[in-house]
This record gives sequence, structure tokens and C-alpha cells, in this order.
Amino acid sequence: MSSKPIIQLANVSVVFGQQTAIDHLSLAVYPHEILVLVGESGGGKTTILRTISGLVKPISGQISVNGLPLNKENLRHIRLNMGYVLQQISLFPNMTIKQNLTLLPEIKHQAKKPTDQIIKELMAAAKLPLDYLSKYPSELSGGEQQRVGIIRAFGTRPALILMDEPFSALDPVSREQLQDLTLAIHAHFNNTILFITHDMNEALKMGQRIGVVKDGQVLQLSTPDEIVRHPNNAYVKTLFNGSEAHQTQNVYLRRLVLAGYGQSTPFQGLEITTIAGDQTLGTTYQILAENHQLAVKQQDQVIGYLNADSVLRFLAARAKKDDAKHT
Ligand SMILES: Nc1ncnc2c1ncn2[C@@H]1O[C@H](COP(=O)(O)OP(=O)(O)OP(=O)(O)O)[C@@H](O)[C@H]1O
Repeated sequence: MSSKPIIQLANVSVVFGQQTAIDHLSLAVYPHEILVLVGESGGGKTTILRTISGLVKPISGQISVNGLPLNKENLRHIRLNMGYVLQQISLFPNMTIKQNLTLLPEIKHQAKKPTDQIIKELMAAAKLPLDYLSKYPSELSGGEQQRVGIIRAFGTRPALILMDEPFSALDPVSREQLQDLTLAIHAHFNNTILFITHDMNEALKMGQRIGVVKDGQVLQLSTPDEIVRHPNNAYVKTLFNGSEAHQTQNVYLRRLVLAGYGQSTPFQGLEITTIAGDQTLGTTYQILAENHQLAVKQQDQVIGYLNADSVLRFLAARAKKDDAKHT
């Protein structure tokens, strides 16, 4: 990656009593990416986040955020420029939704007009009507409150958002909706997101890069495609074997678009079928064979168009990579 990392950990170790929670970890998170740290319980994922936010002090190593060393002098400034989403999303019950959303921007003395505009855009992304702004949290459903909790973290337009297992307590449908909401907001605002989960499928859906964490170390840090097809050790392989994405037919369509296999305008002479970006390749062969092209949507926006040729080029590139690996 060419740009400077927004988070850089160099040789960081964290110890609790006799327990090494992070073991000589080096890690870089780059601007605008969604980096997912995934791994089983106790591997050290949360400790990595807590260390980056200054809640846990490493016994050795260096951390910088936005080019600033993470130390006592910079800590407040660094924290104010981070957004957090935790598993327990709790809104202030005695404040309206608007007050909940504007609290942080006000603490940061951000101008009112642009903040109001951002809040409008976030409410639209979360599919929440604007008249909800004057309601209290108890007047919203649980799912709506969750959505407010997510967009609240983006209200100050922080360059960096830390998300610690934000959806793991939810039912599968709500989880999927909030994953989509997060992806849509990321596409709109282009923040950097460091996202933690123990769910491999969530990691594959959310991550542009995935780091597999075990025993306080990152065993492999690669694109989802690379991790699934070319795990660099037995642990990573086992972890992702059960995931749904290790077969070509389970590749998400939005991945093809984001990797540049489609185009931004429709192909001439082909009928258009609109399809969600989290549909997989396997569902598309029939549609493409019928002389259609796919308009791939993320939330309400078409992010690109794929035709049969785009899909073939993707499959050919995959096959070539596999060949290279086996010779
Ligand atoms: N405050 C603490 N005091 C003592 N030990 C701790 C503390 N926080 C974490 N640990 C230990 O450090 C190790 C890493 O824990 P951590 O919570 O970072 O893992 P995790 O991968 O986030 O797990 P989970 O998914 O269960 O939250 C574990 O062995 C844990 O018991």
C-alpha cells in the first residue's frame, strides 16, 4: 500500500500478570480501508483495540495514530478523532435521537450546519425518517436504536472508527442489515474502519483485508480471497474451511465490482438485471447466460455493471493465480 498508515503498531506487546495478550505485534491500517481482525475467543482482538485507544498500556513497542505517537500528550486528541461502536450500543435515554447524535460533534465544537447535514445523510443511510430526530430512544424499536447507535459513531466524521464485535449479539437478519448499513456508510464517507469479529463469514463480508489473530499475533493478513484460497498455515485453513466463501461460486458480486472487473456505466445491448452486491457469483450464471448484464447494488446505489465477460475474466485470473501457486 502506498499511503501512510493511519494506525501503526510496531513490535507491541501487552501482558496481564503472567498472560501475554499481545505478542510482539506489528500491524498497519491504511486510510479508507476496512480491516477486520478475526479469531477465536481469547486471541487478543479486543486487547489490540483497547491498546490502540489508549485504554491498555503496552509493555513494549510503539503505536502511532494519524502520524502521532500514542502517548499521554496526544491521547485526548487521538481519542476525539476516533469513533467507537461496541457490542452494547446504549443511547442516552433522556436525550432525543438528535441530541444523542449531536452530543459528540458538540463536544468537538464542530460547526452546527455541516453536522446537521451529516446527520441527515446518516439518517437516510440508516433508513430512519427525519421526524425520529425529535423522538426519545424508548420510542424506537430495538433495531432502530441499534442503527442510531451505529450512525452516532460516524457523526463527527472521524477518520477512524473502531468496531468491537458490534453485531455479535444480534439475530442473523438484524446483523445482516447493520453490516449492510456499515458498508454503505463506509462507501459514502470513506472512513477507515478497524472491525473485530469472531465470525468468519462476517469477516469475509466486511473486510477489504483480514487479519487472523491467535495468541496475540496476526497469523495472516491478506485480502479475503487470498485468505480463503491460500491460507498460510493450518490454523487459518481450519478457521475458514467452514466458511461459506471458500468456493468460487460463493464470491460476493460487490467484490468483482470493487476489484475492477465490471464498468461504471451499462454495457450496450444487454438487458439489465439489478442485483444486490451481497449476492454471489453462483446465483448469476443463469442470468448472464440469458444475455443480461448485472447492475450491482449496494444499499440503494448501483456500484457497477458486470457482464459475462467480466465474470469470465475474474474466473480466468483466479485460475491463473491457482496455477502459479501449484507450479
Ligand atoms: N484486563 C485483563 N486482565 C487480565 N487478563 C486479560 C484482560 N483483558 C484480556 N485478558 C486476557 O488476554 C487474552 C486476550 O483477551 P482478549 O479479550 O483481547 O481476546 P479476544 O480475542 O478479544 O477474545 P473475545 O472474542 O472472547 O473477546 C485472554 O487470555 C484474556 O483472558
